[in-house]
Amino acid sequence: MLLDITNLELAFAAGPSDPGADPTPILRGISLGVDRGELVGLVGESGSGKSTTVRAALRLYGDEARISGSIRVDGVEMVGADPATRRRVRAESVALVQQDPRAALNPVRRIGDSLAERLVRVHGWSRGRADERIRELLGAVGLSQPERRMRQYPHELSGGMLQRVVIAAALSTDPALILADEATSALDVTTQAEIIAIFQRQIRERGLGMLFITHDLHLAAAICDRIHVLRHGEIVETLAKPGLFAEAAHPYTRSLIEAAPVLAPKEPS
Ligand SMILES: Nc1ncnc2c1ncn2[C@@H]1O[C@H](COP(=O)(O)OP(=O)(O)OP(=O)(O)O)[C@@H](O)[C@H]1O
Repeated sequence: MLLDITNLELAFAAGPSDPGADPTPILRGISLGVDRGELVGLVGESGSGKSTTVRAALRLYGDEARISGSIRVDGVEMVGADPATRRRVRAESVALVQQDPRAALNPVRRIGDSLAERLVRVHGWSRGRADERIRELLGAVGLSQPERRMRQYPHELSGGMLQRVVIAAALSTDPALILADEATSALDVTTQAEIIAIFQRQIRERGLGMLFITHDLHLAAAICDRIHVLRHGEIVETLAKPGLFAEAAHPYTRSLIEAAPVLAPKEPS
């Protein structure tokens, strides 16, 4: 199992303005798994705890988060792991793709320099080898003229192009697991479909596993093997293929299904 979360509980400690207050529980008893070659959805409304689950999986929180349960990433337990182990898992086994690619890229560095740096620093590759890999990946994620893109700065590219750059960066270290947190939510429908096709190809060809986090249940239903529905920090329902929606029983899931706009057939005039 690439990602194996069991009975994860997370609470945030009270802030300095109210040090005596109890920690605020955010995640309650979350259990979910992602295997090789699987695309698993985590769906819920804003504030349901989707991003907190991902950040907890990577142990990106400090002492403000009280965490219990188990989070195994590619077989390594992250709850209670020392900082060196966490860093190693984050560098080698898993990649995070978020909604805003501009936040993930240094605005004053050329794209080629930003992407090569990680390969050189973390993996000790020569710059030449890193450049070659990046050129190949930028092409694989559908960017024309990869050589030119490597010389450009982030502000010279559109949001959709930058998201492709971020995905190329995520793939560059050959992670086993990708955590995609609203990774296609800011994109137009055509670019979204192209990015999802890239994800699906990588999952198929490289045997990656992906946790696909979205507020869009219909999108998740179209592409995921299994969907966990998160509400107020709890998984209220898990839907599996085939017949995802037919199985949905929880009223919250049904409300998400019904909330999406459906194109009504035109009345004959
Ligand atoms: N560092 C933090 N300290 C305290 N509370 C936090 C912190 N981070 C998140 N929360 C709270 O945790 C809850 C879940 O937030 P989270 O960002 O995980 O939701 P989400 O489902 O990803 O929503 P969105 O799609 O809007 O990001 C929210 O009530 C949020 O206010």
